[in-house]
Amino acid sequence: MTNTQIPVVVSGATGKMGREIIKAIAQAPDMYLVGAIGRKHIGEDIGEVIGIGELEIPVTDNLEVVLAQASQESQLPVMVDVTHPSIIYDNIRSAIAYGVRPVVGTTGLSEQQIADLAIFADKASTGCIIAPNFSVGVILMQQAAIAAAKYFQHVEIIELHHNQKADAPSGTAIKTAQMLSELGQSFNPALVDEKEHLTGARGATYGENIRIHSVRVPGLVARQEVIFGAMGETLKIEHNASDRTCYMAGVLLCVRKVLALKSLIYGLEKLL
Ligand SMILES: NC(=O)C1=CN([C@@H]2O[C@H](COP(=O)(O)OP(=O)(O)OC[C@H]3O[C@@H](n4cnc5c(N)ncnc54)[C@H](OP(=O)(O)O)[C@@H]3O)[C@@H](O)[C@H]2O)C=CC1
Ligand SMILES: O=C(O)C1=N[C@H](C(=O)O)C[C@H](O)C1
Repeated sequence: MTNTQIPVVVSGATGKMGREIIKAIAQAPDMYLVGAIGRKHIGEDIGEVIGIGELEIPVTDNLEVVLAQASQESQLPVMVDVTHPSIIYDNIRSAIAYGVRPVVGTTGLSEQQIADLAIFADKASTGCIIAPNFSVGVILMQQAAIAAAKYFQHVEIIELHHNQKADAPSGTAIKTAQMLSELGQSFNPALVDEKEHLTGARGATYGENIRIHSVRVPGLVARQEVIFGAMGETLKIEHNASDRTCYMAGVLLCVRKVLALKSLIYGLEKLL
């Protein structure tokens, strides 16, 4: 540890994303791990748990104690959270209250919760990044979809994930639909009087009629397809995450960028 390194707490340390993030932090010369929050392997060294050798950081389930220690240790601590929709709102509030800057990968926050957290971060003048997707490839997919939307009136989103995912639709699909919605154009005009014979067959609807379909099967990490249609043609823009290492460059970028922020940012695209 040196004075210029960023101290990072990882919440959800023993989960699929948390493990990758700890490996990435251990290899980043400008950051070091100060806390590992999890529910399993309590008291065990997180480095040993994830198979990279001792890091001298025991897993604990007490987020508040770790946040307090991190804020005493340095003026610029960061918390990376990859946990669960049921606890993420409170985790972010706790981090900000302790002056620890949250970098949030956890999905499932409502638009209202994000708006409330933005006010909270503003009042505390504390940076916070909520990134439903840390992959640069996903941001490029979203930007390509925005470009295509200018020429297509019909669009549907299909997101496919592993079947251990807690939330549906994915945070990425919601963000993509939101970006398309913000263009102010209306999509998918009804051409027939449609009837769903099985509820949900036509997916969920976001904003002005943007459809989102969620698929959950083992064997997948994450995939999203944005399908546009017009007379006589379709255009499919697809991103495929085959390994969670694809998120790590984005995570490290957010850890570095959050230090200079004084408010909440929603979406990695705002930092690229
Ligand atoms: N922004 C992005 O680019 C990405 C975001 N994600 C998001 O990150 C989050 C985590 O994903 P993933 O790593 O796959 O999930 P995992 O289930 O593998 O890991 C979640 C971690 O959070 C812990 N946890 C879950 N529920 C609770 C709870 N109620 N209280 C305390 N701890 C809890 C788990 O503990 P335990 O092991 O004991 O259950 C585990 O350590 C999800 O919201 C997912 O959508 C995922 C990939 C990329
Ligand atoms: O749970 C996951 O795995 C993922 N969650 C994020 C989401 O909900 O968009 C990001 C990525 O799709 C992987």
